[in-house]
Amino acid sequence: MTHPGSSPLDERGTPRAELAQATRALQDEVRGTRIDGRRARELAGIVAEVARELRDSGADDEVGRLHMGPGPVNRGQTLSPVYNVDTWDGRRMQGTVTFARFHHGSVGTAHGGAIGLWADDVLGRLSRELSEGRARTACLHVQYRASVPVGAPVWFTAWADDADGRKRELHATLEDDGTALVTVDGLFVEPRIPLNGH
Ligand SMILES: CCCCCCCCCCCC(=O)SCCNC(=O)CCNC(=O)[C@H](O)C(C)(C)COP(=O)(O)OP(=O)(O)OC[C@H]1O[C@@H](n2cnc3c(N)ncnc32)[C@H](O)[C@@H]1OP(=O)(O)O
Repeated sequence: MTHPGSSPLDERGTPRAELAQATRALQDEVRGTRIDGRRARELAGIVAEVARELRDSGADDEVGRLHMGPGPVNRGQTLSPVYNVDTWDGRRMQGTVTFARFHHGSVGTAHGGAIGLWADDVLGRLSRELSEGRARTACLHVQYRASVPVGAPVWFTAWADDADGRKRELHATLEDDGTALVTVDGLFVEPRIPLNGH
């Protein structure tokens, strides 16, 4: 059994992962802070200074893809909920995802769009583990069956049907104590005309 954690696509444990984690913590606290206006303005200046240093360190392609060769892909983005893959048997991926305060929708539950974002991300990763070809999301059907908590890990399973030419149907569930919270059915398609760098 291989573990995607050992994939060269994973930036876990790198200084860039630490930077992404610190940024996620910042996003969560900005969401919830009761800080007074004067200090908020001072902190905005400090954060702007950090952003300037990162921008001046250069080397992206102006859409945020820093590493499109071997190495981490997309992982420096801090929008997606963090998920950990615990098992991967070449067909089925299982692990946990935690929706953060940043992903809060209403009344203590995760935002439906954040759940869709996570679903696209985990199915995209599954697709990438299954095939060298760069498939893209053609269709994502998310069914919200029960509220997803914020701040607590939730169990997920993602799996694939057999490929049908360039098409592959992928599925995922989120569950808590054996109760299905969300079910997802996605269609990923390898483009007829491969996109440069994708
Ligand atoms: C550790 C780090 C990991 C890193 C992990 C990081 C993961 C990030 C993952 C993010 C993934 C994304 O968000 S990707 C970004 C969001 N998606 C996109 O931007 C895709 C935009 N759409 C497209 O580019 C295109 O429409 C494609 C590629 C989906 C399809 O175009 P095409 O290649 O021209 O396909 P085409 O010949 O028309 O159709 C091929 C077959 O697919 C079917 N088909 C095509 N589209 C659809 C559709 N929407 N719904 C149903 N069926 C469809 C057709 O009927 C046909 O079936 P038949 O007649 O053969 O039976």
